[in-house]
Amino acid sequence: MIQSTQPIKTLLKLWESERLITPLDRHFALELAEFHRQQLNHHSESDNELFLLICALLSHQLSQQHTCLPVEQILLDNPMNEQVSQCKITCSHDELLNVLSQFNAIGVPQDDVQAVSSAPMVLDQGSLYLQRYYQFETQVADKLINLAKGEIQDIPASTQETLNILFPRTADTDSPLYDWQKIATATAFTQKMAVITGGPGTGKTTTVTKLLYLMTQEADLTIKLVAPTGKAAARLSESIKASKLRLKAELTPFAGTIDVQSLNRVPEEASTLHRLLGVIPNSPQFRHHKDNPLRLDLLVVDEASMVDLPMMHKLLSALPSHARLILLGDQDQLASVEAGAVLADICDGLKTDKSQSLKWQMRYSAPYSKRLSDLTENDLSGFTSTSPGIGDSLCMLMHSHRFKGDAGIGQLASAVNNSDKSRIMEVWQTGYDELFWIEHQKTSTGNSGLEQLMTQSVSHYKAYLEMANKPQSDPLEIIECYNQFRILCAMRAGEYGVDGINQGVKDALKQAKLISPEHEFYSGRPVIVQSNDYNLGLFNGDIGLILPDRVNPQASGGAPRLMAHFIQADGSILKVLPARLPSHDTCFAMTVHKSQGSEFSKVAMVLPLWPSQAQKQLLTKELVYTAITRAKHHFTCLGTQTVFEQASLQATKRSSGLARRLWN
Ligand SMILES: Nc1ncnc2c1ncn2[C@@H]1O[C@H](COP(=O)(O)OP(=O)(O)OP(=O)(O)O)[C@@H](O)[C@H]1O
Repeated sequence: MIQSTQPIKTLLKLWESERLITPLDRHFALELAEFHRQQLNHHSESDNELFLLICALLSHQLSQQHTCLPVEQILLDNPMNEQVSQCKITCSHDELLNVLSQFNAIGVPQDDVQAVSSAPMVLDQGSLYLQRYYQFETQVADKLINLAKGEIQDIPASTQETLNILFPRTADTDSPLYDWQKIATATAFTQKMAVITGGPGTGKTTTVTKLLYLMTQEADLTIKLVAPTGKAAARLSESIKASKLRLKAELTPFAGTIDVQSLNRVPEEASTLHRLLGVIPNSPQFRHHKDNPLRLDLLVVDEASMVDLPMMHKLLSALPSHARLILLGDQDQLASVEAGAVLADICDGLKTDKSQSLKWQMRYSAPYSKRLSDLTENDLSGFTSTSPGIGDSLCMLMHSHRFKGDAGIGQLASAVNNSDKSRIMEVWQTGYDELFWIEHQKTSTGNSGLEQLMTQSVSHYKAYLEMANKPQSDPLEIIECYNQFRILCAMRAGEYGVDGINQGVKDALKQAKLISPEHEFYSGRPVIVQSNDYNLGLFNGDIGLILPDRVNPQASGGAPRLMAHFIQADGSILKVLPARLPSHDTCFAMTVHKSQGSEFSKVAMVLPLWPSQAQKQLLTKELVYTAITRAKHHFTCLGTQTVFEQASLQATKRSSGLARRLWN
């Protein structure tokens, strides 16, 4: 069953030293194996060795943000993917599945419920789960499937007319044949759950604002708007406010026919998921859960691609049974930092095969497609499916109103998203004003590409630093000016990671006499918070600026008093003494991951020159796509053609059974 050069316990140490697994993986495996040994003393030594190896593989898989370990993906000849294999599983995948299902520490759903729920691991449909993740996945799937069954039949007779007013046919409508924003609104109005996805600027916020208007006309609902981070929540608030203003102007001519005033009831304030669920200090639990559900009728979650499986589980558990749910997000963006890829799994059933020109296609049940067609006056009969899964609750917006026509950023984002190598090259070679390429160029003194990026960064950051140095400047305006430009790195460590680039920019700005970084905190230093501090109201990913305090300009001793300034969700400034900041970093450059939910006028992305094997795994098309789509007007890339292409051709793969549970 298993052959190895040394006992697996010894190999685990070797693999840890070679960084093939983490210390946590090793300890986890040893602990579980111990449990297994105590439970079962009739297994052979070979079984024990196999069990230990499988536990280490599962833990390693979870630390790579997968939800489970598909057994057929285990490399039998070289399970740990070593340069020279030290161990081998000497049976077929089918035999291995059979052996694993016999272990008492691994429950199989065919067993009695008690046995499955008391086992530390579960083997389901060919994949091995840790009990906790199995529970998360199956419960999230059950909740979503139940919500998706909640079609709302009883709607006002005036809905069709109101939809026609909200979505008049214009030259700018999504496509000549279908108004997907109108269809998405009708979907969310007639379903208990709706998932509205689309790339940047496809009108998700515009659509949800119109939907909320439609809903608030009909009933007095408690509506909550949330996003995974403080920054994303602030942006959602801003977008809804702007969208309401646009809608008000559009609806005013119809004031005699519809109630424009009810637009005032559409909420604008958004909070973080954590705040909504109610954090309990020093506890992983929240105040709201299935036994103390949230008090709301409708929940809108923006940037849903950032919500990981455990968080989605907590959120759905706390949703009261009558409540409606709307998830908004971009299914093509980077998956959540923690385990799972919930939004991508929800959308998975809409994927078309590669031969079709569109990557996605709606999949409705025949009766619902008919209902939606009648309500929206769009013929959706071509999108019916005999196995619609949760398709009746989904809607994808495909036309970007931000990146119109042949704008370079939109073209590049779409070529990367489609992993279209020749199109990517074509877009770069077209010479769009909004796209700028800097090639890594090693010289005897350094890297001329990197130097060029530093020069560019100094010129972009100059404006906000000059404002920061003027006593009468408004902190809000300084922060907005700083937010015009951001450097995004693929990774944290190394010369081309956040650490190296931050240091480089700091040195360049010092040389240009724009900052005086003699002390840890200096005027103009941007900081990004790395952990949540609920007392201060600061959250992981919040970004602020160290600036002189305009209200109390002098500290004791006459030195200028510096404070960290953050823009809050309601647009006001939160001031915090630098010494009281939770763990934080400098933020001239940040990771692409942390930039999710934000956008900047100009973005410069840094790719490593010679990525290591481990770094190559992080360089995916989702990462590049996310970085490009953070830029509104200008995108620069420092990299090499090879690395850019390799990254754009590599899609993120997260093992999970959620898509199968939702769609089969
Ligand atoms: N149907 C439409 N016709 C014309 N312009 C539109 C339409 N829908 C949206 N827009 C415009 O496109 C821009 C982006 O819209 P919106 O903010 O709703 O998109 P989004 O998908 O929420 O974007 P993001 O991904 O950045 O959050 C806005 O300026 C909006 O006015």
